[in-house]
Amino acid sequence: MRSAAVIGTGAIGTSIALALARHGVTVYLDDVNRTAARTAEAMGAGSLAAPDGPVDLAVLAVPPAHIGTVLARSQRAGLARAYTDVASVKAQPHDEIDRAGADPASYIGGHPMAGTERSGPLAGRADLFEGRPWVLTPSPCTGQETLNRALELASLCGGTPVVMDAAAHDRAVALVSHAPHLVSSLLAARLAGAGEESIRISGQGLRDVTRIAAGDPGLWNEILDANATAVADVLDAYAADLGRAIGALRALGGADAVRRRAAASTLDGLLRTGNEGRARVAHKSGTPLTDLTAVPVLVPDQPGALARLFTAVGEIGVNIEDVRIEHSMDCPRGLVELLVQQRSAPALSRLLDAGGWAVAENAVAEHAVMAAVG
Ligand SMILES: NC(=O)C1=CN([C@@H]2O[C@H](COP(=O)(O)OP(=O)(O)OC[C@H]3O[C@@H](n4cnc5c(N)ncnc54)[C@H](O)[C@@H]3O)[C@@H](O)[C@H]2O)C=CC1
Ligand SMILES: O=C(O)C(=O)Cc1ccc(O)cc1
Repeated sequence: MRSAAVIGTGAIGTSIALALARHGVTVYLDDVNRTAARTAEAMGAGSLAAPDGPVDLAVLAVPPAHIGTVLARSQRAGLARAYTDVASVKAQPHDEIDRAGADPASYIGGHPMAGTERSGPLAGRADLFEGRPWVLTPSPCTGQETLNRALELASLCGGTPVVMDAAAHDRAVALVSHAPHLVSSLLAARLAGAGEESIRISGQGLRDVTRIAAGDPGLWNEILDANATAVADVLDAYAADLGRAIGALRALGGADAVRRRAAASTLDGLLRTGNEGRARVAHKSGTPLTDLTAVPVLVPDQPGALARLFTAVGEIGVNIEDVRIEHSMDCPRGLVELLVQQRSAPALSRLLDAGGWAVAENAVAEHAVMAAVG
């Protein structure tokens, strides 16, 4: 791919443009909001000039309800040889494209499964899609050249293409993205009017489950509107589980020993099924959580401490698959959990310990046992 246009230079459009520009693709930027477009340009994502002929691919990174009209307009102007979008829902844009009279052969639906709770170009990052699934939803009319361009886009951005039917995509994202987003918002909404004495003692777990509740309500209203029935189906299943959990908790709060035993077993079942579901969520694409081990290290709250830890791990030759940091502002130390491949953990905790790092209690001994039993 030599040239691309990115329409909509928000968080996702700017991330795509930055990734393409890094691979030497000439990127043309456009946005109804000139400040957003200028900011993306200043970040090195591309140029605001108009291309002097059709580009190889145009990426429509605008809100879902705008895809049909922006596509029809861009095709009329002869902007590109192929078009894709990034919207979080896929059936509605496919329908709107039909209604807007756009050419379906040069369009393929797309949805990179990575994002952030932040909007706007400044949330853009060239590596946002690295190792993440990138769903493509060709219609029966999509041409081979269009599919090839979208596959190339996903690969240039470091994503892993997954081809799906648009309706199947929408059911899947209702389960793994849209219903979880709404539940995160509901959890966070309980905190809006809570007393300061409760909020003060909240910890990392609550921050984890409410992070995505910070997302842009304007965008999420559109997403939920476009995928309402599939999201409601998932919420029905949550509601059934919630009903069972509430019934069990009421029984546990009562005095009837038989009902209490049944309730404890119901609750245990819900918690264990939760463990099972959590274990199925790949932590980093292709790496099931069960293949990773956390090496907990206590890090002083000092300038450069994290950089020194990461450098030390790099020098040991271990790849950090992910990292979690637990730290409260008034504490002189933070707990950094380095998620690494299980086979690397014993050597890593031993060598960090030897290097003077406070590898949290038990980790060195535990990993030594793991190494001994293979
Ligand atoms: N936020 C996220 O984490 C993810 C979002 N998406 C999808 O990416 C798309 C963009 O989302 P974000 O980048 O987060 O939003 P954003 O709000 O950061 O950026 C959207 C940009 O589109 C521009 N825009 C709106 N209508 C336009 C039009 N008619 N022509 C040109 N520009 C227009 C806006 O001015 C804004 O700069 C949405 O379709 C969303 O569903 C996909 C994956 C993740
Ligand atoms: O913030 C996160 O972790 C996300 O998963 C964001 C996200 C939001 C919308 C999408 O369509 C895809 C991904």
